[in-house]
Amino acid sequence: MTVYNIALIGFGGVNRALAELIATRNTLWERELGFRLNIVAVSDLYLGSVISPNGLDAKTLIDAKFTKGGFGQLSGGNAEADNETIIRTAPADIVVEATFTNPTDGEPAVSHCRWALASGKHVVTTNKGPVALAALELKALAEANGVRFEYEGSVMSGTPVIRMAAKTLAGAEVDGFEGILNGTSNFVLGRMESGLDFDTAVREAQELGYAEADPTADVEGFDVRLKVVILANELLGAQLKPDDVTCKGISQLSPSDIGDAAKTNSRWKLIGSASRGADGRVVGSVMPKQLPLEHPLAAVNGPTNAVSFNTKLLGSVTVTGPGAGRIETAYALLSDIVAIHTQSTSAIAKEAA
Ligand SMILES: NC(=O)c1ccc[n+]([C@@H]2O[C@H](COP(=O)([O-])OP(=O)(O)OC[C@H]3O[C@@H](n4cnc5c(N)ncnc54)[C@H](O)[C@@H]3O)[C@@H](O)[C@H]2O)c1
Ligand SMILES: N[C@@H](CCO)C(=O)O
Repeated sequence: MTVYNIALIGFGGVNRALAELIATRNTLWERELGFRLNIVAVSDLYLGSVISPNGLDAKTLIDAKFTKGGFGQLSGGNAEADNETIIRTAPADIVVEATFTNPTDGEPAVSHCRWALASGKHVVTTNKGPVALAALELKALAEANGVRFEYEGSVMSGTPVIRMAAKTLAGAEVDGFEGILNGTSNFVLGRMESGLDFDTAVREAQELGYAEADPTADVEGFDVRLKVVILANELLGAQLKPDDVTCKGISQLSPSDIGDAAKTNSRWKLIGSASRGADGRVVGSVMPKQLPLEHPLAAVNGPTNAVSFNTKLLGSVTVTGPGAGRIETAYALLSDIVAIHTQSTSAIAKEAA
């Protein structure tokens, strides 16, 4: 049976949810997936950092009510988040990066990923910054060090989109996509349709763990812009940067805009899209659109997301599922680890044959 030692960088909603899953499901995973996860280090800006080569008890970690610098009281602990030491020296096979997304330059998460990959550790991340802004470099670094850089949760949380489209739509000639790619803004639009004001709806999304640390990224479209860049670069072979994608969010939509749409049997949705033109150039955009109720994306509600891939051979293929949420996003990290495990066990089987 395989045990993967993991180091958690960031201990907020998503990595805490992963610890919860480890506390409740390790035995099931051992039986069904062929591995267990063992947390050997955690580092968080607020709580500090801790290394425990034999492993930290996941349940104790989530149940303890740590205050600022609280990891400093643990054996092997430090009241500061010493990320570089943790990432480079903890005896981890996999570094799980789930700190804040920085939409401008992706830092410090890009450095976290570099340190891990350069030290021969796999990286799994839900952080959109490193994927949208440095994927090519990080994939090359992973390759050079014989490890993997996986990021399924960077688009549509745990709903399989990136790996699904890359693998199961290979050869279908994907030439564009459009979708609802932000759970918070979709949730807020729905709550406003029910009569709630914008600020209260955003607060609800924060409480439910959907929103970014700064929810401006959600409601101004910056989060969707990163996801458009990720999908366009991954699936359309583009080399877009966030500034290449035009971007408008939902903050300017008034309650009367929402009400007027309802009167004309339509609904506002924040749509992220990209397509390859006749000249081969890929163009992306993020903008609120008023969709007729019969449009497939009009019925996608709450934190649910959906993306329709336009393919030459199949027409439109749509994937719908959770777009945000702590457990849902922690599942994406698990799915990345499953992908790493599957590749490593098939490599071992090939060598043995
Ligand atoms: N919550 C979701 O639904 C969701 C879905 C998909 C992707 N994501 C992404 O996953 C990441 C984590 O999301 P979350 O909901 O857990 O966020 P969160 O704000 O709840 O937690 C982030 C944690 O990272 C810590 N942190 C920030 N900067 C750090 C640093 N430099 N070093 C160490 N720790 C640091 C913070 O103290 C905080 O505890 C974000 O990048 C987010 O965009 C979240
Ligand atoms: N804040 C993001 C999290 C998922 O990336 C959202 O609401 O979709």
